[in-house]
Amino acid sequence: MADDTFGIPIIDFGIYGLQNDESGPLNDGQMHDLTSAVYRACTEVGFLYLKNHGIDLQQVEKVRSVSKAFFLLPEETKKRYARVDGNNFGYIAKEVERLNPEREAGDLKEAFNISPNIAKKWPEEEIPGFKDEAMTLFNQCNKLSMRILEVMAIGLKLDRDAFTKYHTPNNICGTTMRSLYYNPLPEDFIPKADQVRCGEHSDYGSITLLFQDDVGGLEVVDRSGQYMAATPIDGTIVVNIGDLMQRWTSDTFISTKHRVLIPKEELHKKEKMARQSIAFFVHPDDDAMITCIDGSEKYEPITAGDYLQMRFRDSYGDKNKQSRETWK
Ligand SMILES: O=C(O)CCC(=O)C(=O)O
Ligand SMILES: [Fe+2]
Repeated sequence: MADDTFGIPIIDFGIYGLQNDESGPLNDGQMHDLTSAVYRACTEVGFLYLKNHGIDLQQVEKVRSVSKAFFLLPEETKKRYARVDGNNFGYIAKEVERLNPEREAGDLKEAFNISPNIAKKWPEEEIPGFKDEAMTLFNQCNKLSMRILEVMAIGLKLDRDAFTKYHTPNNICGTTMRSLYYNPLPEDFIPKADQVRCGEHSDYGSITLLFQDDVGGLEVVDRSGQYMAATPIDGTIVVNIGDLMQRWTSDTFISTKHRVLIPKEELHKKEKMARQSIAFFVHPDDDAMITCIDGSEKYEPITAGDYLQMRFRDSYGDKNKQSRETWK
């Protein structure tokens, strides 16, 4: 079922992919190979590649394309859509965030966060269709995420809806789709001393789906603490465990640090490439009480909303509080 590539398994989601909309959920026996492969990846690596997931890859391309059109707008136009503290929707300029606050230099990336159930201003005037294209993909990602959460629950020998019942449709939650743009570096560009595209971090929520393009750079830490390349694999989605899921499962599933470097070969190329990714951060409902699912009481119960706020406050308590803006 799962080929091991670069330590991160490739898992075939075919039997439960969105292309199987009509067939309905399979029984646990039919799902056995899939659930055990996902369980192994979540307990040993915290990352996996998913193939045959059924997300419309043309839709992913459409979202990349409208996003790129937005990122190519003048800076002063983009800033009209800037994300402000306390509202995670909107544009984040280059070098504003430092996902690893230990690094001095800001991340060389721009982003647009889409969190549909909070107040928002879409750039429809400049980029007609932005909202529809983004929301079409958002809804597909949400649906696939629920299936992945079911497979994870079955792998843990829990009720199939053990996680999904805390991710109810249209409820207030931190779920966010984030379009990322790492601009092509100017010729002879020399990054600041410790500058990267996206600093070392783990994600905050339940799970993340990540659509990479074919420009590499994503690295994931392995058990020995070495970063290894999570090379883009055509047609796959990278799925990883977030910190809240690690806590929820009493550290049975692991959330793993990752980063995006500027690939060395990129710096030597005359024609430098932009990297574009789309991340879909899944969070439980804000009012969902997250209690260790094995009954171990390893961590105190906390609502998903409070957990997110706590992570937000923590990030404001560090030495780089002014530049640390992420709230996933
Ligand atoms: O751009 C990427 O491929 C990774 C981005 C990421 O890890 C994040 O935004 O949390
Ligand atoms: Fe991440």
